[in-house]
Amino acid sequence: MTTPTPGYRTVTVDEARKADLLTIDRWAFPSGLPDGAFAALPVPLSWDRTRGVRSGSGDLVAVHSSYPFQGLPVPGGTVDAAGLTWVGVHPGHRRRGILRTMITDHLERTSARGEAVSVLTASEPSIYGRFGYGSACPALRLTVPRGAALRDVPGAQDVHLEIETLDVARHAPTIRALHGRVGRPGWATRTTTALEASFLHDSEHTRDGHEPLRVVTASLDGTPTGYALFRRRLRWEDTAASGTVSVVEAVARDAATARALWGALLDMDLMSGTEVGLLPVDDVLTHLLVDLRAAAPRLKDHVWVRLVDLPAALRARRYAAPVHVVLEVADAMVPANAGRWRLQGGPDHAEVTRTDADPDLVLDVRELGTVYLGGVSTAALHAAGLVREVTAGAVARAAVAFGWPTAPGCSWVF
Ligand SMILES: CC(=O)SCCNC(=O)CCNC(=O)[C@H](O)C(C)(C)COP(=O)(O)OP(=O)(O)OC[C@H]1O[C@@H](n2cnc3c(N)ncnc32)[C@H](O)[C@@H]1OP(=O)(O)O
Repeated sequence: MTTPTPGYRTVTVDEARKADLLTIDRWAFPSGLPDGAFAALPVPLSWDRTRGVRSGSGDLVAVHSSYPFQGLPVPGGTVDAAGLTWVGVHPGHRRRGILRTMITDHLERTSARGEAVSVLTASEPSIYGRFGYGSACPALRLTVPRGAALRDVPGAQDVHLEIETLDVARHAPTIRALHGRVGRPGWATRTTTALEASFLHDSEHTRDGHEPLRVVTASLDGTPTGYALFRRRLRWEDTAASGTVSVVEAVARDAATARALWGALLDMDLMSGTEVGLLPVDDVLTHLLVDLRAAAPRLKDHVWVRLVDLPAALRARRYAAPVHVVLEVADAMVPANAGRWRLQGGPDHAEVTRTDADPDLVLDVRELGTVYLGGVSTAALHAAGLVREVTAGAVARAAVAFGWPTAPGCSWVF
């Protein structure tokens, strides 16, 4: 059971308490939005997964929620996950252990729902490692100069593009279908109507000088094959126009579509460049660009993973090569995860059982979260002193098995 921070109590927050929740959210994430505009934004939360903390005087002082990410793609399979979100503590109550109380509450409820994994995108990277979350899915940001050369892809000229203002009623089904079939490890989809509505909502108050949300849709012989959501911002310099295209999300079913979409996004009139964030490190754009260096690639942490039910989580994924390894895992927050586990797996099966056998590798649950999506090598964590090798060769074998041909990715911040 959650040990509450002295003087505070954990409570459920239902929709009737929406105004209190929004007040805490505004304290936690200050913005210059007018109150009315803020209140009018769609709230993407699932109320039965929304919790808070009240002070002794009864005021709501902290909130957190989670999204139901059923069927989150992981290497070779899927796992039911909770997407921790909307974490906020009123500044007058911070650093008293309220976040720790909320994370304990979140992990208990995630486990009770049978969700084996918790995932999040962090406001600050230094917060969540202490709670057993590992940085599992980095993202690449590019600033591509206008007209940057792209390599040719056969068939790209046959892809038909339409450039329009986003019309949610008309475009959402196509976006949902194409986004949902990506299947990359870590690729969370908008699993509820509220979440999708919030993601596609275009408020004039949150545009920050950009135009309304636009969409390029791609099709081949009438079948949708990709889309990109984007907005432009025009700036006039002394000698020329210097606008920016900001790509919100781009999805392509095949290489020809990707080539056609990027060809359009990187060469728009009056723009000096295109900003693209949250790309997987192996995104096709990094290979299509003739001069990647000119796009100033920057890497940052993106999706963090926390194993809540260790055996269920390790069973839910597949392994790139046959692996038989005993892991000794430390977990300060979820004692059921701690101890020795025998993992026997491969490309088409995975068994995880408790064992008393000597360990081959010793690591914290945080490091297991880091390698879970196949994007970070066990060998890299060993080199950094974060995984201890007891049996010679175990690190290399685990690194190959936990790796995956497709890098993890997630196209949005949740
Ligand atoms: C998934 C998401 O929703 S990400 C969004 C997170 N929310 C925000 O960034 C909004 C602004 N910040 C806040 O609301 C709060 O400061 C929070 C939620 C980040 C932290 O809440 P608090 O109640 O102050 O945290 P709490 O007192 O439980 O601290 C727990 C530990 O985390 C550490 N910690 C808390 N916040 C931070 C931070 N921003 N950076 C580094 N360490 C932090 C504390 O020092 C403490 O460390 P310890 O265990 O070694 O003693």
